[in-house]
Amino acid sequence: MKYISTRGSAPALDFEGVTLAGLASDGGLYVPEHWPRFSESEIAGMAGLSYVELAVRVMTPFVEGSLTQEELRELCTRAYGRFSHDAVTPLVQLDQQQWLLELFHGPTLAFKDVALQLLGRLFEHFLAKSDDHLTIVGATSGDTGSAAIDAVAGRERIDIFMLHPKGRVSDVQRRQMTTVRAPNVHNLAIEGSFDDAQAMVKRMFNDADMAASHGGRFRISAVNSINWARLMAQVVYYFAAALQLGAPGRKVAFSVPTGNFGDVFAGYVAAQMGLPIERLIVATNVNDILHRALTTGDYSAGTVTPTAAPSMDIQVSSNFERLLFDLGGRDGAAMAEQMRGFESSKAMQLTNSQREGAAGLFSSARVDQAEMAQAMSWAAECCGQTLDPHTAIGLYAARTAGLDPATPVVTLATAHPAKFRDAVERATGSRPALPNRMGDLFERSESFSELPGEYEAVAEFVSKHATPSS
Ligand SMILES: Cc1ncc(COP(=O)(O)O)c(C=O)c1O
Ligand SMILES: N[C@@H](CCOP(=O)(O)O)C(=O)O
Repeated sequence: MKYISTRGSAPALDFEGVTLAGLASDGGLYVPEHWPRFSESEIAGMAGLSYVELAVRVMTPFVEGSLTQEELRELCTRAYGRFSHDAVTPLVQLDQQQWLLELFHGPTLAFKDVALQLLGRLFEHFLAKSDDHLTIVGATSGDTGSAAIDAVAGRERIDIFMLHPKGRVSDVQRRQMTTVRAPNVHNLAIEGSFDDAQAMVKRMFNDADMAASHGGRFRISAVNSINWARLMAQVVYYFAAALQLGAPGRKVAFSVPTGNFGDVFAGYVAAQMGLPIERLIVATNVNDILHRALTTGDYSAGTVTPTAAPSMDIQVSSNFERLLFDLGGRDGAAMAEQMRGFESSKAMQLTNSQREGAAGLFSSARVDQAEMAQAMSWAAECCGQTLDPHTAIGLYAARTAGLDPATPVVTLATAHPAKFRDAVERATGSRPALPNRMGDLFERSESFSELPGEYEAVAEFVSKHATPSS
């Protein structure tokens, strides 16, 4: 499989190349040059497979030429062996129509583990072949950071620099990052929002001075969902859930708490691969750029408002570019032009083909604090389920989407409620406990560096601490 950039001028790469590159050299995001498609009978044949076997089936077309099926199986077995539930991503019924897909049984209690446990092993596998060294620079609103650090801490060929917006992640999220003591882990608390941190990370990918500072021996990669491998691994659980609910003979809808548009884009990929998806509901908090874009075509970023669902406090959604590229006829030059406009003015209008294409599969909802709390209360009363704030936003959108009652609606439960225990306690009055294995999280000592929200300060820090590549 070859991958092309959404902005049309970076070289096409194979799976190994895009995994190690992270972001394309023209500033675009890599997508497969075509969507592999399964027939109905191939999808029916996936029913009943273990999570690892399903992952191998779904991901094989994407890794062809870079990994054998055996290598992929071995990596998946090790990655998903670290999950605390045998089903890896169990499905829980709430009522006749509503379901939760629990994605938080990995080591750091968020859906990010599903992809990052695999990505850490992919990096190691590919780097061992060339005996090379990688510098990972990432931005997090809390969950990517902890999952990525867990996935790469202590790995010899990798340094990780993780930027989080100072004071804007939950205390559990921060401690999951800052209490990890490994020489290759560097936590940076940055003044500003997640969007500011994400913009700095993207800038570093094409910073010639940075490469020069290491005599050209600076190999940077990404753990954010700009890295294609992240999304590829997330496609699998859409198949897992839909198969359990009757696919391919029955259509299923998904409601996805959304920020950077990575998780829901993985649902779009599943649909392109032949999975019968009735609808993908993009559920946002009050940082609603995606809801506005999908309902009015206006993709314009305002300032980020801190909310009880901090991981979704995002206004510039990286992966939306992948969707717009695909819906706009895969015209790299036009996409580059559209994104240049957005980068200079922080606003753009979707074209008619982008709007109409999106409307065929996506709908959206903006969910405020009171509505989120309402969904938490409903889940507690109806089914004894404690939801985290992000999942509650997804569930509220699912229950108000007005879908045919015969269509099952699966809300992606993206985090364990204990990661956001203050917000959950404020909304419901009860405080979820951390799993036993994390019981001492608040006794561990923290280590992080505080930096101003200035690119130069971050670049200087990374430059000083990164190990050169070979
Ligand atoms: C708990 C949680 N829910 C939802 C999201 C939004 O997912 P995405 O950024 O893939 O849209 C995030 C962050 O990415 C998250 O950490
Ligand atoms: N919510 C995310 C933000 C980064 O998103 P990513 O999926 O692109 O890594 C987080 O928790 O850090």
